[in-house]
Amino acid sequence: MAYIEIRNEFKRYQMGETEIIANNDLSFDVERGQLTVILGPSGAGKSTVLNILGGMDSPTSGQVLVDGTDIAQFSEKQLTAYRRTDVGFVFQFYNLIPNLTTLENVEMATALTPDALDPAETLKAVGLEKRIDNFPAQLSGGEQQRVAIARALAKNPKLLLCDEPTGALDYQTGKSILRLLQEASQNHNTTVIVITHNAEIAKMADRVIHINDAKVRTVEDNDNPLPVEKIEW
Ligand SMILES: Nc1ncnc2c1ncn2[C@@H]1O[C@H](COP(=O)(O)OP(=O)(O)OP(=O)(O)O)[C@@H](O)[C@H]1O
Repeated sequence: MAYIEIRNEFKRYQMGETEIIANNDLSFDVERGQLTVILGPSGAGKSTVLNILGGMDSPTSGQVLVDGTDIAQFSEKQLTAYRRTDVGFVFQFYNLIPNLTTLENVEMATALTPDALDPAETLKAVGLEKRIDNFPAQLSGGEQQRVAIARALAKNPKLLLCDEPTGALDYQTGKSILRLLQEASQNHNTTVIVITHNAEIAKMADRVIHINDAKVRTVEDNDNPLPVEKIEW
């Protein structure tokens, strides 16, 4: 059984008279410890399925099995516990708390998590040991994204979900962020899912799920995912 099994997942929104189908009968698997890229154009339904996987939203119907448990059936309380202990998020615009230092941003995430890693050690691992007392506004975009990754990784999550993590970054900085994500899966066996509309990024993935117009179009496995350094875009 795969670590994640999504089966016939629908997400519909009613906007007055109009029904918007953001996810239309999605089914796919994600393997434990792998890096999976979900690729598709704007509006395809990628963020919708990622938010559902992260317990931030629930599907209209269908199954979302994570480690054998259907999180689509979770109560609000169960979803809160799931988000807290099992999931780390990385967003395009970092979402750091501006009036907390780098270290405090990470500590805030780990305070409620049972198996958390040491916040200062995790910041060191992403190359930020010299910036732990800085506030987000004192850091570059790439550094802020490193803090966001440290914040997610320090929770020691089973699942690391990344929504366009390089979308606001320049090319080289984006690559260094992708390297951290590839390391999380290859060296720490974290299950990593990255959403992007950049097809080149898919070359670093173990599995690529193409979503277009609310449907899964193809699922491809890469036998030889490229190291981030070999990818160009
Ligand atoms: N809360 C909502 N209410 C109504 N429609 C929504 C809502 N959230 C998303 N949608 C619609 O669902 C569709 C899929 O949106 P989604 O954000 O999942 O796409 P996406 O592939 O992540 O796009 P992008 O790359 O631009 O973020 C879009 O048509 C969007 O307008």
